[in-house]
Amino acid sequence: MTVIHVENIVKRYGNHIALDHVDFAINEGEILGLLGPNGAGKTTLIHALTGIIRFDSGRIHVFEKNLVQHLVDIKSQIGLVTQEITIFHDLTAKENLQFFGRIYGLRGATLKERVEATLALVGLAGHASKLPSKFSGGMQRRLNIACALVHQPRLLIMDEPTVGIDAQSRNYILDTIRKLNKQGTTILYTTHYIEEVQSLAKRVVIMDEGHIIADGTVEELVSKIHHEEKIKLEIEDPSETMLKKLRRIEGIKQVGLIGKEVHIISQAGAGNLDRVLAIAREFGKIYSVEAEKPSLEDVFLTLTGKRLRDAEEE
Ligand SMILES: Nc1ncnc2c1ncn2[C@@H]1O[C@H](COP(=O)(O)OP(=O)(O)OP(=O)(O)O)[C@@H](O)[C@H]1O
Repeated sequence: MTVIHVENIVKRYGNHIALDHVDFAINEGEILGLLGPNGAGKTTLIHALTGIIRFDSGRIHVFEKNLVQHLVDIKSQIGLVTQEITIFHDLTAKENLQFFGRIYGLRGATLKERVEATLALVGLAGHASKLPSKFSGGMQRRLNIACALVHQPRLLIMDEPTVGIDAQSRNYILDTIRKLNKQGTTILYTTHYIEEVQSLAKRVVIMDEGHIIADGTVEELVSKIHHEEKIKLEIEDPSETMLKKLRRIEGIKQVGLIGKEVHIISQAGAGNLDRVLAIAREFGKIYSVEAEKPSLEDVFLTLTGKRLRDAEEE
């Protein structure tokens, strides 16, 4: 099932075009990472998808229903985690969840059960009766996420949910996302942190200046821009026989020897590291291995000419 289907969306602010004929889709059960520098249009896209703003032209279907015609029904099945923390500071953690649960029509025993389960999911069960002002930034973020989850949405949309938090809370949030996804929740995740996308999402969409400029798995995107991987081995006995054997591996372009270091250039995506190591092992001990793969950061830089982290610090 296609959970989100965006066709040819345009959104203008005066003369500025924030979404310029955007097309994309998310299938049920996916975690899709949406990357882009500041001003790329990510938040505008999320706001269009959740009915917060109107778009000028194009079509959006969510759960295979037209968004504009079925907005109320669709919104009841979406959880939205905004960039800003939108919790009530004068309500306890539990009261915050009860409030959001009631908005989604939960009552009585079901509400109680959902509040408890959601607090446990984000690791705040022991803090249910505390005010968020007593929480660290990371705990407030986790409560913010819990508020979007209390009604068990089929689709969770997260707009940079880990900005400015400690590593422990960040890992907790990433683990929670994986857990939810395993239970069947479809997730659209925007972030400036490339390593988060690399560890969470199978598919990545890169936006820049209102356009989608790349869409694919991390491996697909990386293979589009780089055609080579470098492998460096330090081994006990780099004999000529071994070098010859390495040269015969399919996709190996170059094998050179500098002292005891074997320098290998392989076609990207050929998956040659295992084969190289197996051959090297036949010839004695391996002291060190370095494999230099192009990263998603390289893809981003090549396509947008910008670094994500620099963009974040602007
Ligand atoms: N309400 C608005 N009025 C005018 N221009 C806007 C408005 N909202 C967004 N924009 C402009 O639209 C463009 C896209 O903004 P958007 O917030 O969607 O980017 P983003 O990719 O989410 O960036 P960030 O990573 O900083 O959140 C920007 O140039 C922004 O200045």
